[in-house]
Amino acid sequence: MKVFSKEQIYEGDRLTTERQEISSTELMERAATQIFNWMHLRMQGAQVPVHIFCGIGNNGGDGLVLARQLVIHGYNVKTYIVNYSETRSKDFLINYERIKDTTKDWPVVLNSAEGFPEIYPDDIIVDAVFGIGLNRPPADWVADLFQKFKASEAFTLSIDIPSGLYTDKPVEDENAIVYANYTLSFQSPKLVFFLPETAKYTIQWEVLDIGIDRDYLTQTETEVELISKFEVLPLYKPRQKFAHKGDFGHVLIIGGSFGKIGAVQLASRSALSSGAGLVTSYIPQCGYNSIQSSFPEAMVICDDGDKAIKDIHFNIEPTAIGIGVGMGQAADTIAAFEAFLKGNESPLVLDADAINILAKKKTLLKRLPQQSVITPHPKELERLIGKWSDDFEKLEKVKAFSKAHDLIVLIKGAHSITVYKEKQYINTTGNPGMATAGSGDVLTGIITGLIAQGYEPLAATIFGVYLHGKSADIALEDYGYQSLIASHIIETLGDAYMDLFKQPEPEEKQEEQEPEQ
Ligand SMILES: NC(=O)C1=CN([C@@H]2O[C@H](COP(=O)(O)OP(=O)(O)OC[C@H]3O[C@@H](n4cnc5c(N)ncnc54)[C@H](O)[C@@H]3O)[C@@H](O)[C@H]2O)[C@@H](O)CC1
Ligand SMILES: Nc1ncnc2c1ncn2[C@@H]1O[C@H](COP(=O)(O)OP(=O)(O)O)[C@@H](O)[C@H]1O
Ligand SMILES: [K+]
Repeated sequence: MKVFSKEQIYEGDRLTTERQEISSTELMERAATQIFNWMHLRMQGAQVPVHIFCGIGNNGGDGLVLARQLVIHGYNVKTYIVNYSETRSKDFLINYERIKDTTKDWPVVLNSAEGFPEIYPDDIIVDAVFGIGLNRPPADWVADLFQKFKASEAFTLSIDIPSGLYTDKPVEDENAIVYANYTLSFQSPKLVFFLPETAKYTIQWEVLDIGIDRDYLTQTETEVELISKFEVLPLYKPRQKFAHKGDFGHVLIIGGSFGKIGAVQLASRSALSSGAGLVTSYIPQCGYNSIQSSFPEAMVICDDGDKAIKDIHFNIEPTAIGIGVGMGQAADTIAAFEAFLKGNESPLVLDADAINILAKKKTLLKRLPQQSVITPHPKELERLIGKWSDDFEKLEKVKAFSKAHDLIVLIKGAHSITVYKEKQYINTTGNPGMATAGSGDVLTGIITGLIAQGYEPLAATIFGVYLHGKSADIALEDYGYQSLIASHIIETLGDAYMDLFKQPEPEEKQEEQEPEQ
């Protein structure tokens, strides 16, 4: 799914009104009616008090349309105007008049947090104060109002975006943002729903289709894409009947040191389980027995070093190499890594200590093959590109780094983001059970395994991250967050593949019904 920027959303709005020959007021009516339908379907006329807080721009206009429709349908609605500016939008004003014509219970105008009404935990708050038009911090009294929303513990539904969040800038004041239980976002999710510093402001979100011009939506390129099953299915390479193991490449996993041989075992097993034809583990001698006995499918090559790698040499021709897991940073290992890069021509996936060594010796970056994949967690990324002040700066720095070195950079985390030059691909699978030792090693193996099977490095990264998260989501059903361990993610990889071709469960009957008018 494309994630449109604020400018692209405004442009889509404008083009839609032009091409469909409708007014912006009609588009607002259409958009807010979708919100009304969503609520009506779930509330079925329930008389829960609904408090709708409207700003004075178009987000507020949406709130007023919603309020009018709820009033017409007999809901228990209280409407407030958060009067933060004199500059009211045209469609706000039109809908302000319309609601006055609909009910005698006119909106209460709030000019300070003083007039804040009593709201109980079982009530509902609709937040239509600011939308994507926020361009400076809200006034203090508006921030106070947002704090009162939170303190009320009422279910809070934000329209388009939690008020106080910018679409393209970091948070300035944590207290000046609405905490939404749910956000109904028009046409496109907003990037900030997925970034570590801002994802917390909406627990759940959903996109509502408001009929923006189809050609515009399909033809407009976005910098950011959300990756779910729909996006990875076209990447999948089916197997031919007469295929043999030579068709699926030979993975070499290089890493391990005394006490950290398991990392290589995990990466090697996951490479094979992802579909690679052959896997060789390259380790220091101390790991030979353990890896041979715990993972008989692997071939093993031992380094001359006993407890750490000191001279990487092998007489096989790997299709793809994953390097760095559990490798350590002993002086000999660093020298061996450097010498290896000089002679290497195979596609590379670099993780863990390979990244740490690159961070220490940046001149080695130029020795990486084009479109090598690096998979840092936040600390490793910081060592590589330096500190960032916020999520937006982090993305900018990673884009510049990817461009400068022609690398695919995976920013690991709750929503891992694959960055290649300007483009960013946000993953939607995975869960907090993955915050466990070795889960990153499994990912290194999966991506390397996919490259070995002929996937382009970028496709392998996007698909690999998706499969890794999906596999953990499936394993979660048996183990729960606490007991999920990295090996489980390998065991369910097959289910993650098969899930690609599962038909979605039919929606519940109630969901299919049109709302009663
Ligand atoms: N994207 C779409 O397709 C549609 C969007 N609509 C709504 O329109 C919204 C955007 O509306 P607007 O552009 O009017 O913007 P907002 O309603 O988000 O903000 C209102 C105005 O307040 C001013 N402002 C910004 N920050 C302020 C601050 N801190 N203190 C005081 N004033 C401030 C700005 O001039 C801004 O235009 C969307 O979020 C969405 O809810 C819908 O009405 C119709 C369709
Ligand atoms: N809260 C979370 N939600 C989803 N995925 C997560 C979460 N925490 C960690 N992960 C994923 O788990 C993996 C952890 O990798 P890493 O930190 O390198 O672990 P290790 O070094 O132990 O192997 C990454 O793919 C990351 O995206
Ligand atoms: K809002």
